[in-house]
Amino acid sequence: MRVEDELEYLAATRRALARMLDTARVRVDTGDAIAGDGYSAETLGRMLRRHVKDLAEEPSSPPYFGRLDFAVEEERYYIGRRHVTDAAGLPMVLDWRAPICRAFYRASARDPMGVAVRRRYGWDPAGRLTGYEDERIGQAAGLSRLVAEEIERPRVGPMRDIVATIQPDQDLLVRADVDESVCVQGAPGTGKTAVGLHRAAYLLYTHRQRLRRGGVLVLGPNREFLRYISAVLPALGEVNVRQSTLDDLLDTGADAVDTGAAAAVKHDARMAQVLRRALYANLAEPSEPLVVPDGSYRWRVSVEALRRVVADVRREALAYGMGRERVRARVVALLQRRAETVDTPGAVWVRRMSHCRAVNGFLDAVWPKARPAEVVARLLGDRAALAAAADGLLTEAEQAVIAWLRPRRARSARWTAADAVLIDEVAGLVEHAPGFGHIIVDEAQDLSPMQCRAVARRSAHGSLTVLGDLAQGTTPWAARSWPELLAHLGKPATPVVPLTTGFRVPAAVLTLANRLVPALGVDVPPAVSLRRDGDLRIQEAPDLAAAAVAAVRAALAQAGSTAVIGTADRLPSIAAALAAAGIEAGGERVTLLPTGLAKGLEYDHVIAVEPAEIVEAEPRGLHRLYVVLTRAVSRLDVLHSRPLPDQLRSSHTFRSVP
Ligand SMILES: Nc1ncnc2c1ncn2[C@@H]1O[C@H](COP(=O)(O)OP(=O)(O)OP(=O)(O)O)[C@@H](O)[C@H]1O
Repeated sequence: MRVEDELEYLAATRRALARMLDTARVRVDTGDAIAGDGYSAETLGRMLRRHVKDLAEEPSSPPYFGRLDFAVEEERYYIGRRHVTDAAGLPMVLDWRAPICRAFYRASARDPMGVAVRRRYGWDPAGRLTGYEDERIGQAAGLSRLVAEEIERPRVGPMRDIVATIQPDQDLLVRADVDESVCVQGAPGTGKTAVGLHRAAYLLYTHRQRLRRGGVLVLGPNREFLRYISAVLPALGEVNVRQSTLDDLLDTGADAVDTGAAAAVKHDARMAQVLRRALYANLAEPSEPLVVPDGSYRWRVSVEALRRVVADVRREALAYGMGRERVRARVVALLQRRAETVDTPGAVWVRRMSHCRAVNGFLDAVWPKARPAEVVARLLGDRAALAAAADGLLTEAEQAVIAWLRPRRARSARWTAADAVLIDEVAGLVEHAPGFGHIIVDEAQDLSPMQCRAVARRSAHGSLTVLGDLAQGTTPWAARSWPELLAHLGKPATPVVPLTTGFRVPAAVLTLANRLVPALGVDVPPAVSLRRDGDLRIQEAPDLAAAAVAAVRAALAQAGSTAVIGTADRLPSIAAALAAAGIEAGGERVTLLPTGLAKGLEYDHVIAVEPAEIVEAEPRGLHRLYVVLTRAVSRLDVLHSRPLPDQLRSSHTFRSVP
């Protein structure tokens, strides 16, 4: 196929797209007429309008990025973000998620999958075709130039999709079966987040019906991060994915903050047992017979029989709320047996008895309704209740750090984020809530055992994609090994798959960051960077603010985004110096980023300020420094006035710029 033929095919595809858009618009206009009732008209209308919007978005965006030529039958397929069909309904471009497109990502010399040639297209920002590149499967090939360009392109703005350049080991994860849970241990910049988001899009395409009910959830570490990734799924045509932090998902509007010691206890796995005990401490042994008036009769159930019912139901280990209803049903059945001695009680009688005052009163006494927040308020606010529930599980000192100074009702309590997790645990004991069909958990290494349980409850009948890096664990409870965390997530048999090819961080920067890994106390395979470009400067500077201003100035001379990353205490002085120098921070070009928010983000140029201070600022400071140093796509400046942490220094000397 010649270049002219390619241009012709492109023009034909654009015409087909325009026609699809017209047809969709007509459907929107006539949707009301063809739908049977108001409800379906509205649903149909919404669906069609969405379709129109999808098609109309970025009319100049490339309609495809690749082509597969199979060896036999001259089969040939163009591959893009969405299907495009011609007027006869024949495919012109296949959605990258279609089964046949798997070969585009995986065909190799070892397993050509029937493919003769893989073609990749280059486009300019205006959507004009700039060229293409052919790879003959079976002939030795290095990294494609188009792929290399895509990986090394300067970053500005939110995260973008990687459909055109997904790598074989990534594709295996993206297309793993919907019933399969997977855990990805990936060094910084190996594409974990990208893989997770593309997996969401793939699963929704392949199992749309099944996932429509439960839905797909993406959990990220903070809102900043969610904003950063928020455009990827819509760009892939998927808008019905919930993207949230775990705190927002539990949504209790926390307005208080725990001490470190209290948070550590509350997030510990032992709390699950403490809470279970606290909830079931609500139950009381029946102490008197139940007597129920029924017209001129009075039916009686003995204490022994009542005790048996309660004990039996407890053994059945139902959700607490269901247990209450089961006790009710069993007691009414006993009453019914008494009543049958004189009559044949029917369904109406059963309903009446089930909710009569005597039966309700009995249930309230022995198996009262439980409100999760009240259960937790009582546990934390009542030392005796806490001591009973925590006996043999928490030490007295541990009990003391989580106990409130005085009792409070749930409504007037000031809750913390950790309390929200506890309340959610109780809610899960009271009632099994419906979960999601699939959950993607990013930065999973940072989840506490109790947070993992909150995720597990929501994926009891679904599967998980667990993404993380043990070396980037910065919370006090961050996991040091995957199996333990996966057990808390309720999926202990999940395989752990490593990703080690780094797409973000240049080799020189990664070499520096990798020096920290032996000191991080975790066993992870180090990343190997795909990027030979990039620049690292380590600079000793007595006046850090002035040095930061100079570094930002230099960064602004190049394309892409810049972040100055330092501790929250350090940033104000730098902000002031930048303002005094007339440099605006906070826009797309320059961000001042506290170390705590750096996770998962990336910038072309990172200016990391005072590593020693970053390490000292928190217990997992070295892990935090590792996160900070691995945010750079092209260039990293490390500014320090104090000596660098020992672990960063090595026998190799760096060229320092005075
Ligand atoms: N196959 C690929 N082709 C092109 N770019 C890629 C590919 N895989 C990953 N990238 C890019 O590499 C960068 C890092 O990816 P991502 O943020 O998913 O990594 P990560 O493993 O989640 O990193 P971290 O652990 O540091 O958060 C992103 O800009 C992403 O778009």
